[in-house]
Amino acid sequence: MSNIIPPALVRRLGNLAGFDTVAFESVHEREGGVTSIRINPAKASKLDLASLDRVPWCDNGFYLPDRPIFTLDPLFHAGCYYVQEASSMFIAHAIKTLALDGQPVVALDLCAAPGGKSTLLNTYLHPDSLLIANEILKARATVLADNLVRWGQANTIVTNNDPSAFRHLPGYVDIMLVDAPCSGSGMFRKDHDAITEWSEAAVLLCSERQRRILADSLPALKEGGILLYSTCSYSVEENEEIADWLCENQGMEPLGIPINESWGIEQTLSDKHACPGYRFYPHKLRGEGFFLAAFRKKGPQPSFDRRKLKTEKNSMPKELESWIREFGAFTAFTVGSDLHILPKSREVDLRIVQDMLYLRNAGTRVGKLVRGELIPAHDFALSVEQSPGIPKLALDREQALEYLRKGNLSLMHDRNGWALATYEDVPLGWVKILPNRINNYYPKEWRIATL
Ligand SMILES: C[S@@+](CC[C@H](N)C(=O)[O-])C[C@H]1O[C@@H](n2cnc3c(N)ncnc32)[C@H](O)[C@@H]1O
Repeated sequence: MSNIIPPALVRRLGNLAGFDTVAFESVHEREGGVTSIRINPAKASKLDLASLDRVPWCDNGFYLPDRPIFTLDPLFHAGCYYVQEASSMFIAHAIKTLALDGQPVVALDLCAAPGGKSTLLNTYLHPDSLLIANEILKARATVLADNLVRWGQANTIVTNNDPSAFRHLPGYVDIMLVDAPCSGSGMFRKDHDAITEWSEAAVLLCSERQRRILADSLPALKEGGILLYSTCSYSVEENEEIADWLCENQGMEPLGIPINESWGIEQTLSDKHACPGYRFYPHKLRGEGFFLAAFRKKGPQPSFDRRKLKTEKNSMPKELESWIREFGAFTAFTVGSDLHILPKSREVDLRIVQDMLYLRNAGTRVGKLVRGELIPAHDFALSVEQSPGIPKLALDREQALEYLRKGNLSLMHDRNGWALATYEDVPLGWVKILPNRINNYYPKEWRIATL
């Protein structure tokens, strides 16, 4: 494995205003990178953040002094934070400064797995929004769904579709994030394989694919809707040239994002349409290579009439009342024998999306009703919508790790029935307390195997 930056890339970047070739090469010669996490504000945890440096462009982002073994932290499994590369957290700043959080929206994260930016959107958009997180690859869609389950919000639908499927939803989406598959040069410091795989031909192939993905899916963005386009590539062909192509061919107009000069982010302007682009270089800030540009769709974009769609009478089974915090705010529906909940205000959206797309998950899976009693699902253990009255079984760190290994728990307890196994007050999963033992319901496919 090599950590020598391809000379063809350095030559191209050397022509960009303000680019420092020596500093760029030398940061790649040093081993290691930066580790950062983004806190889930919906899960109150006792993480000690006071001594950590903050990511300047994201109020929930923090740098860690070194990279811990996250598998050994129960709060990681509980979805209290997401390990995310710091530059990508700039999307939080874009949402705030473009005022995309002012009202409920339908947001589509088109290339979403493993879910870093979806969990960010979930935190930063208006809480009554709907997030559709899509991933084209089936195996990656599963990881995406799991990460969103950990994040705990019910206003999310995970789909597993090719971008062209979104053509069937013309003018439906208010905000679209396309974090496109790219040549990956921005990850060279962390991923030396990406250096070996890089070539000028690969950059051109990625650039063509990025145009195809955008052209296929953009009909879903409504007139006046916002596109956030990002890559982890340094190549102009995948960044500023795509921005120009979006203005020329897709009816988009560029948007500027105010930045603080001290952050070290490089603002570029594309050649033809002077589209502002935001470049992150690891020699200029604490983060990996990243590019973001924002656009508004000028239109015209015809859209289907959602008023024609009526909601079905979807009542919530009364058996869920003692389990769900704001019982009246949700609608319930079944997937196979499982009950799911979704915010009531998003019932019509569920119908729209169900008709057109392949759904990998929708809302929060709460569990099965068996003879009038709920057998709770693991997903619901990680939900932020649980009623505070659900019994808890508090575990210390060793017990929590044993629980996450799906081991046996031998603890004193004074009640029988379902309870949430918690660590530092944060739920990890379900246990069923019986008179003579405690059954561990942590899903076997989630258990931590090697410690
Ligand atoms: C840069 S990654 C997304 C990372 C993700 N947004 C995050 O922050 O965690 C790009 C994603 O695009 C997907 N992808 C690959 N080819 C694609 C295509 N032709 N159309 C749509 N998505 C594609 C990949 O499977 C990958 O999950």
